[in-house]
Amino acid sequence: MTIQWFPGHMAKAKREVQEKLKLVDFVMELVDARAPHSSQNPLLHDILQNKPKMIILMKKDLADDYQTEKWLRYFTHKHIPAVAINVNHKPDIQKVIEQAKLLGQQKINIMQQRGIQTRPARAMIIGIPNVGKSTLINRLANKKIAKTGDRPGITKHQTWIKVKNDFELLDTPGILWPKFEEQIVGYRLAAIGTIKDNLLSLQDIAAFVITYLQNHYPALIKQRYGIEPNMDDMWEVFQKIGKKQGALESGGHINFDRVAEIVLNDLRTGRIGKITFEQVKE
Ligand SMILES: Nc1nc2c(ncn2[C@@H]2O[C@H](COP(=O)(O)OP(=O)(O)OP(=O)(O)O)[C@@H](O)[C@H]2O)c(=O)[nH]1
Repeated sequence: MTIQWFPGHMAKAKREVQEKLKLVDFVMELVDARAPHSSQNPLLHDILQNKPKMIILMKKDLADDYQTEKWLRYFTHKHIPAVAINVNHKPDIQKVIEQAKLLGQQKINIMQQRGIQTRPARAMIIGIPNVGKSTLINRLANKKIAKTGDRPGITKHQTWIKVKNDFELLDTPGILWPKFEEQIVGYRLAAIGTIKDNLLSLQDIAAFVITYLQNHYPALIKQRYGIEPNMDDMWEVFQKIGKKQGALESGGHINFDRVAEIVLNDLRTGRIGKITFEQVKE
C-alpha cells in the first residue's frame, strides 16, 4: 500500500509553513498522543532549522497514560520540551501557556542582550490534519476566532492572538501532511482517524486495530467484545463482534463494513479504553 497525497498540495503547504515560520520566534508542534511519531512530519525538522519548538501531545484523554509518560520522557531526553494535553481540560491549556512562556522568554532575553526594544514573543501552531490545531488555537484565544482573509480576492494578512500577556500566536495554523514511510504508519493514522476512512479499506483498518488490541490490550478487547487474544481467524472475530453488536443485514448475515465502523467508532470515542498505537523504541 502506498498512500500519496497530491504532490502539488504538499509543496504548497510546505511553502505556506515556510512563509509563516519567518514571522515567528518558536513553534508548537502538535502530535497525536496515540501515535506521537507517526503523526509527526519529518519535513518539519528540515524547514524548522534552528527555530525552537515544543511538542504538544494532543488527545491524551484517548491515549494510554503509561505510554504517554514514556513519550514525554523520550522528548525530554531529546531536549525537546513536551506537554501532553486534553484540549478540554483547562489546567492542560495552562500547561501549554507556561511552557510557551519559557520558550518566549528565551527570545526576549536575546532582544534584551542585543539592546533592542523588546516585544512579545511570537509563535505558531503546526500539525497534521485533524490533530486538534483549530481547537487548541480557540482555547488559547479563549474565544471562537473568526477566520478572515481566507476567501479569494481578500488580501491575506496575518492576525495575531494575544495569549494573556504572555505571547502572541498566529491565528492560522500550519498544516503538514503525515508521511507514510512504512505501511504501518498509514494504518496507525487511519486507526486514530487522521486520514480519511476511504483511503484504506475500512475492514482492513478494523482488522489492524483488533490485532493490535489482541497483542497489546487483550483485557480491553475481551471486556468490550469478548474476543480472546488467541482468536486469530479475523472472519470469526468479525462474526463474533457483529453478533454481539447486532451488525446484521437482511437474511441475518453479518454486515462486515458495519462491524468495522462499530470497532473504529468505539476506538475513536474511547469506548474501548485508552489506547496508544506506537511505543517508544527503547
Ligand atoms: N478527545 C479529544 N479530542 C480532541 C482533542 N483535541 C482536539 N480534539 C478533537 O479532534 C477533532 C479535530 O480537531 P480540529 O481542531 O478540527 O483539528 P485540526 O488540526 O484543526 O484539523 P484540520 O482543520 O483538519 O487540519 C475535533 O473533533 C476535536 O474536538 C483532545 O485533546 N481530546
